[in-house]
Amino acid sequence: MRRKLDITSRPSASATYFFREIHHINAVRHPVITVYYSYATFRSYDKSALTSTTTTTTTKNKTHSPRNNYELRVRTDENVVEDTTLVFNNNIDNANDQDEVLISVDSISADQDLVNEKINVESQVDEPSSCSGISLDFSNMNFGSTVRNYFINVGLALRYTICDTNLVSPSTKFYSRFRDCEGPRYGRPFIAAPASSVDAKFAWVRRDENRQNDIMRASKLLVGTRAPRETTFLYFGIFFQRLLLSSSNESDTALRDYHESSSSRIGEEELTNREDKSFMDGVPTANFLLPAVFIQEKFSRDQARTVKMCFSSRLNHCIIAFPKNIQFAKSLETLIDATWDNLKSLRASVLFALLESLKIGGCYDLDRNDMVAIEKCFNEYESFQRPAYLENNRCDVTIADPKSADIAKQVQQYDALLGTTQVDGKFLDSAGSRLKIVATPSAGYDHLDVEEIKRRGIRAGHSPRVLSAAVAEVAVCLLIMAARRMHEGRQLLEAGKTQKGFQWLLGHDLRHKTVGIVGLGDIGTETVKRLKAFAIDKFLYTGHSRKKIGDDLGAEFVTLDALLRQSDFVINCVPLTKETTKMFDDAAFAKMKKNSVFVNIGRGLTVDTEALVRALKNGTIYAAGLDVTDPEPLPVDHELLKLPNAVVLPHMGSQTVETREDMAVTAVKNVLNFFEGKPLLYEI
Ligand SMILES: O=C(O)C(=O)CO
Repeated sequence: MRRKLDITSRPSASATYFFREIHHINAVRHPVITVYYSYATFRSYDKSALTSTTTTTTTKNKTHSPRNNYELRVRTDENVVEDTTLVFNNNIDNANDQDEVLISVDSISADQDLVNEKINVESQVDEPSSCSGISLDFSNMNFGSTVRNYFINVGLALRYTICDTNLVSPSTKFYSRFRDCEGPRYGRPFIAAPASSVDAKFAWVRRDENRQNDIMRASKLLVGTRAPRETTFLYFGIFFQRLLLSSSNESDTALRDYHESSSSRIGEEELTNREDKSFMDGVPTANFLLPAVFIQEKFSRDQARTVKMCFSSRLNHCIIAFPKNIQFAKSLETLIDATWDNLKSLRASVLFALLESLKIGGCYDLDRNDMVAIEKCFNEYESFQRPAYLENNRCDVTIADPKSADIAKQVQQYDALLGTTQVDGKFLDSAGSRLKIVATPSAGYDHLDVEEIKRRGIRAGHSPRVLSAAVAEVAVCLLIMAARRMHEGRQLLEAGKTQKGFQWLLGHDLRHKTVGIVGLGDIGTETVKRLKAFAIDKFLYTGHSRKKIGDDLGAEFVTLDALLRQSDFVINCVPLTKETTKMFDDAAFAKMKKNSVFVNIGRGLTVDTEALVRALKNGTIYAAGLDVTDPEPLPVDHELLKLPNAVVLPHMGSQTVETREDMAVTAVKNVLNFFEGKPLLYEI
């Protein structure tokens, strides 16, 4: 195969790098660039130079049907309307017998910042290090320009996405260089490539010797060709999920699960012989370079949903080189028409991550209509279906009617019980001896008689952490509502009793107050993080012992007594145990400040409800915000519901689409891990 990249007048380094990637694609596969639209963000660019640029690729394509005039679009950041189009003339008919790629670039003067760079374009381009596969080393390049990085990224994205036989294990140097690149978006890139190869491989980059503290990891997931594209994409999502979950309990061999459940195999050796066993440790939750997937085939809603689930909630920054307005070549149009619904939902899955990234800025290219469409797509999603997930993993699943009196009897025929059913000795007696694992999709497990379950040799798993953010949001919400008398305001509004007075219905600020967290677990921690935005003066916490996270948050460890006496806001996050049952009683409320607000997002039974009602009625405390109560739910005529200074919710802390999906998935994984002889994600 002859390859030639011809850079004519005034070579531009950025463009060269970009085309170099394109060049690989052409060299290794075929002009698949044709269906990929990419956008470059130019801060300053000479439009006339761009317009006069002609780029020509000529290849011989033996396996694809001819396509013509495919475009690579480049547009300005400032002026979206003025898109400039570079046309790739993919003149297949005129190609030689040999595969030949000729790319010529007249000039792109956009990257003025690179003009002074002395880069030997010819030698770098003419001897691409990775055309034959295996290793790509950018170590000779001087990184530092956003424009150039962009080109490289897009080139890489293209290549990773499309070159499904090109096994590239990017060098460590490359990634550490990446770290040095300008702009927040290049902080710590992960690259995951949904691609396939004959031998499935899982490549990663080891820690750079010289940068011990910087964990630069790049990972590429290559899935066997026997796996259909949809599986590939599913893996991709799961892979990301694994990265993002980053919990120490997560087994880094977990990917194998998914491989084994399909027709493709991942090399056992590659996974088990990995030197970097702590692969999941220290995975930052930011900055991903996510090459977009070129979607050709049908994807099921389940898979789309899984990917969406994987991406949702955890990404706070993600770059996607994504094809906008995918205009597939004629030969693909029918396929798209036939699968548009699925395609749409899959795109939404990917783009969701992008939407996330938009919140803090990033490299994106969507117009408002796209985003509205995507959001709509998401709203249409049903929530995650646990049975489907389990079934995909070869389990027989029966959904019991939660109201049915004899769930225990039904359980007799099952190995696993997944749900929030009350499980005690009596239940287990009628459940019989087949049951081996109980997995609750909740963080709290006071509905499980753990001692009894364990005594019978049954395993138990729960689903903490994934709900902490959602519950913390509710904690903050309740605190604000109670401190600002919002429930009372609403009651008065409904009764037509609002007044105009300057002093009417005054509440209390959050700023400059002392917040006391009772139980600084994951939810307490997330609550503190969120409250920091409200200019709180001091955070106190109490529990069994002082915690490092408390120190990290700048919170002070104190006794419960001191916390109750000093805090303006007391937030109860403790689980229900013998020790915590009714810990908030008359005596506790008596210690609290008169102006204090009590928030409970832990468990209702940790509070003596009658004592709380007394405290609220007598003005012993100012107000309460309760997500959990005893009893639960409260009867409609309960006194708490009548108090103007009590904001009461029906235990909604973790009730969001995303969080409930995550909780369900965690429980499912506990079950699957058990069946496969692996440690549970969260064992009780
Ligand atoms: O998971 C739990 O324990 C909950 O209370 C959910 O809100």
